[in-house]
Amino acid sequence: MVQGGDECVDGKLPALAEDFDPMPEHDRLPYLTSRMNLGADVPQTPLQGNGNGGITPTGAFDPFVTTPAPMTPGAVGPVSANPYSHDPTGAMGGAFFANQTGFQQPIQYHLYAPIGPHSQNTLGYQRNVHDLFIPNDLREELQKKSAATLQTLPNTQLPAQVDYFHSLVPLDLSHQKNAATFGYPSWIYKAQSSKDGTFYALRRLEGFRLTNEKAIRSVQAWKRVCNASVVTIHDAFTSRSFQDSSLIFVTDYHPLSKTLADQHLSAATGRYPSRPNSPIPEQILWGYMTQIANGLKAIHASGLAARVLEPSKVLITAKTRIRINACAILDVVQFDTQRTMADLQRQDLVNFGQMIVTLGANSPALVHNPTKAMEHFTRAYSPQLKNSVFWLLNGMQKDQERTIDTFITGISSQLMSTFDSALHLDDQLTSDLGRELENGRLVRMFAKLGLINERPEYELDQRWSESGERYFLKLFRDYVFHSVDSQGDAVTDLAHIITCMNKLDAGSEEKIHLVSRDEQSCFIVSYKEVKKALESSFQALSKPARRMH
Ligand SMILES: Nc1ncnc2c1ncn2[C@@H]1O[C@H](COP(=O)(O)OP(=O)(O)OP(=O)(O)O)[C@@H](O)[C@H]1O
Repeated sequence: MVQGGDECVDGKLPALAEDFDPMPEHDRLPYLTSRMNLGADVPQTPLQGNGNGGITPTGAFDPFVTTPAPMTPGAVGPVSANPYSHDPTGAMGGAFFANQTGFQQPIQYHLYAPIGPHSQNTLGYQRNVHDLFIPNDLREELQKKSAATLQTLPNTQLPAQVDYFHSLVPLDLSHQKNAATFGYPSWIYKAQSSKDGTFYALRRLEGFRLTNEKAIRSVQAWKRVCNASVVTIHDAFTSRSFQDSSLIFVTDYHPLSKTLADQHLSAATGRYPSRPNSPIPEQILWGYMTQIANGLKAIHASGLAARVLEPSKVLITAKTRIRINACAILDVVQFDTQRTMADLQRQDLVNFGQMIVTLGANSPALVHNPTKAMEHFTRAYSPQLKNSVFWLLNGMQKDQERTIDTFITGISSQLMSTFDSALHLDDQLTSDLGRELENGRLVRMFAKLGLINERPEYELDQRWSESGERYFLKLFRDYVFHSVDSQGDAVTDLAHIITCMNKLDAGSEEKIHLVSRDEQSCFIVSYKEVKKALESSFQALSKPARRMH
């Protein structure tokens, strides 16, 4: 029987759910911390045992003596570009980032050091194991987005292949298509590219016939517009794959995005469908305006005009994060337009103003009634917002220079507050990223252990994975994963696993008891020694095999 150390004796531990994800809410940090100190009271005796050999000191590279001088807190030396990599060529996956040559590991490398800002001062006992991982809502959002990206549609009537795209899935929410915006019914599909394997959104204009080759070339200029507030255009081509003559635009795919119209202008649902939607808070509206202004600035600076700027053609790709969609289409479809670019750009300002008024009215009933919508807007929002929108609505007037740059100068104080929110979000995400950073190293350790443990044979040695220093790795694997508590129940405590693996990666001096399954052998060994065994066994596996004939 393998005993997992002190942590096993205090009764049954929380079970690890199947998908390895959820940690019980009650899994409090002190509980975790007690595991971080695990083994601290194990006597610091030298490596000993009566089993299959020991860890032989090798004259080879020692990953633990890379620090030229003893470290003091805060004295983390110069860090190379990839501190984990000893293989600048990146060959062999940087040998899974082992051997931190030139990298001084911080003291207590095995402990988590959350990066601020911290929204609240919580005491140790108020924190739980969730604090060590990406926040649940963000994780859920990202997982839903990946599920949406990977979604497929079996038995579909859609073509199997459209040029270099396959696996089409429709993204339209309704089957009714109006041709009002582009002059042709349009459909949107998610599809995977066979060129690069990534996912794109394809917008198909049904029944379009290309009469002028130059028209489709106008998309080239759009490919160069790279702006965070504009859905990037990648390509356009005509296709007969849908049994008609279709025009296809290839754009970035933003999983689970909605349009502004879906979000704010659809009829209220739920318990009180007859009640009007609650107005969009002014700060959100300013946030939208800032982002649209940012997109328009890039578009106009490239000598282009958005041309379509309406709530159903602006995507919300994350909470309050929007992007102008469906650009470039009218440039192809109405290639022969007589209007000058300056005129079209001024029209963009007017469309921009109208869109904000429509959103401010926030009601499907007012979408087609501009006077009422304007009245509502004036009542609901501050004079500064109203004046900015009026300025946009007068975009066609030639009384003064009306460009997107002038507009941006006029709303500079609002830009600052949106910028500040963006910086806060950036801090938050960096902090979340810091938590997840630790998990990457655990995966590398699991991968290495998996490569070594139970390997049936190596270089004709059937006992390779059971002999020499690999024997410690086998016992260590049992210690981490196969421990049982005093009642003989499996220890399924994620905190135990994470703590052990972090200490292993850090090469902690802390000692642990490793006991063989038959309880005939017992070793007291430090994580540092186990890590050394792991590294050298892994390096033995990584080197070109000796051919034995
Ligand atoms: N690039 C994209 N990535 C992901 N989803 C998209 C993308 N473009 C559009 N969509 C989704 O496809 C759906 C349909 O988009 P579309 O632009 O056709 O709007 P619509 O509301 O159907 O307007 P219309 O009535 O003019 O067709 C929207 O729900 C939108 O979220």
